[in-house]
Amino acid sequence: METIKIALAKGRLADLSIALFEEVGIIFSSYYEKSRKLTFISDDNKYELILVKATDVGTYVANGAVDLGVAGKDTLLESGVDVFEVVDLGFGRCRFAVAGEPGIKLNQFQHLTVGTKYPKVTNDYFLDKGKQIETIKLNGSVELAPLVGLSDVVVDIVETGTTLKENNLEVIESMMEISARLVVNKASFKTKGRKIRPVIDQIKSVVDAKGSVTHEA
Ligand SMILES: Nc1ncnc2c1ncn2[C@@H]1O[C@H](COP(=O)(O)OP(=O)(O)OP(=O)(O)O)[C@@H](O)[C@H]1O
Ligand SMILES: O=P(O)(O)OC[C@H]1O[C@H](OP(=O)(O)OP(=O)(O)O)[C@H](O)[C@@H]1O
Repeated sequence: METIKIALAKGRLADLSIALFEEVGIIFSSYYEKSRKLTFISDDNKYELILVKATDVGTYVANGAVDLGVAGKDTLLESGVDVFEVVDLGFGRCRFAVAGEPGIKLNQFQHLTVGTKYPKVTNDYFLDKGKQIETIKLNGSVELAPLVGLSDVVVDIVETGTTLKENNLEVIESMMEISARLVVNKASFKTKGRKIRPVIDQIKSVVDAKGSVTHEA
């Protein structure tokens, strides 16, 4: 039997994604064993799940290693992968923002340096505004960069604002809203459409019932 393959992000989106699939009857009981395993088969043997790093979900889907994936819009934008984004899942909500020391203005810097885990998103944003910048790629604890003089500002995810506040930084500009998205491999959408479309439709219904936005493929 041909299975449907799904990639989920390890980390903060994993439990929420598993719960969503459960709501449409796709259950991975072995996920709860909380082992170091990265592959799981659904209880009905129809679905295979792999757990990958959040930033890699789009790559697995785009390359056809899996049919479906759940990833944050932030990582999808940054990796620029060619996939169908079919449902805004409404969880993992946060926003991209430019942040820096209180009171600073972006136009006070002739040559703005930006510390970020998201250099592509950052470059695209400032290119669009016609502002020349230099990005400094970091892999975490981004808020440190302006504090130690590594960069003038940062571009990062803000959810509650606690991390910025506790490091004496503030939002200078909000850039865009982010949430988790259901994505589909383009070829699978055609070749396995008979099996995949009902899953997408069921997930859309569950999300719509909770009052979130959906996008057509
Ligand atoms: N407060 C938040 N901070 C970071 N990501 C958030 C937050 N709220 C929601 N998200 C979403 O959760 C996704 C996964 O975040 P998570 O921290 O698990 O992975 P990650 O950023 O790749 O972490 P790591 O680099 O530690 O593996 C992000 O891509 C983003 O879409
Ligand atoms: O507005 P808040 O609710 O404080 O959330 C935002 C923080 O969460 C993320 O960090 P994460 O926990 O992923 O750690 P990281 O430093 O490894 O990116 C993000 O990079 C911010 O630092």
